[in-house]
Amino acid sequence: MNVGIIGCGAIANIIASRIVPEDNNIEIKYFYDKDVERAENLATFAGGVAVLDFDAMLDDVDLVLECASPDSVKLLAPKVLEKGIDMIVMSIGAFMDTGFYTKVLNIARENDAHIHLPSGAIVGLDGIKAVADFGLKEVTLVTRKSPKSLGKDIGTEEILFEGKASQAVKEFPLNINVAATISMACNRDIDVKIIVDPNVDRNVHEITAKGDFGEFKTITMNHPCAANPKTSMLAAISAIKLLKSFDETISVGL
Ligand SMILES: NC(=O)C1=CN([C@@H]2O[C@H](COP(=O)(O)OP(=O)(O)OC[C@H]3O[C@@H](n4cnc5c(N)ncnc54)[C@H](OP(=O)(O)O)[C@@H]3O)[C@@H](O)[C@H]2O)C=CC1
Ligand SMILES: O=C([O-])CC(=O)C(=O)O
Repeated sequence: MNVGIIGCGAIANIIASRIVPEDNNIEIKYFYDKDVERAENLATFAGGVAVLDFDAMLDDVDLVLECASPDSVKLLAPKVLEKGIDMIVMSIGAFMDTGFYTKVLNIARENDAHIHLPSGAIVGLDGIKAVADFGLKEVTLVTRKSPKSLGKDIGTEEILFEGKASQAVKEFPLNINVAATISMACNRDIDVKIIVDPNVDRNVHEITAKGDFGEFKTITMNHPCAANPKTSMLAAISAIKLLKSFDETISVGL
């Protein structure tokens, strides 16, 4: 499977350094970034090709892995899907724009392409998906990150945002894609709180779900990526596992 990557930052670097083509059928061959030097550096490291012409890359890939930004999804996903090429998308917040969501869904259906959304920096999506249509009454996400991760210069704990996921991804497009992932898993605009906390050095995501099934709570206390403290290691790792899972004969979990 030939893979092209959009965005050559923290997630792409982890993925490119952990996917060994000899171990599986995945070859991460193409590297695209609006910063060409970043693409060239990662391509050189990974023994791949830095992409100058995005459209030309699409003639030689089986899958495109986006790890750049919600804007890149809006700009480039339609081009990829129109060619019938599958995608893995990390910047899931892009799909909270309902007009864009409907547009890409139609393009993907018309061209027999598939969009895979990794669980990313959170745990518990399996449960949320399972109960989504079975009396799920309430889902909330409380995200707590350090001032460094949220790009704030604050000495005391402060609530930065309280509201719906659709608004959270507009105000924090590079920090709260997980809210979109949860919303998509249960087909509702979930309630989100974002807290900047100088006493944490992890990216913490606490999900609570209540309904006819009972109740569950998951807390993920992520190590941030060294290259980008907004982003958790687990996000990159989940994409690696998703890529490798395409080969599995027996799949575990949802
Ligand atoms: N689903 C999830 O659970 C998670 C999702 N994410 C999301 O994944 C994405 C990647 O994260 P991460 O690797 O940490 O980000 P980085 O900022 O480390 O790297 C992203 C790279 O993509 C580039 N880029 C941005 N927009 C475009 C574009 N339109 N075309 C080409 N290149 C572009 C950036 O350039 P420049 O720096 O110049 O903008 C940068 O070089 C982000 O959107 C992030 O919010 C992150 C963590 C968890
Ligand atoms: O990596 C994380 O902890 C979450 C994140 O940045 C996002 O969802 O965009």
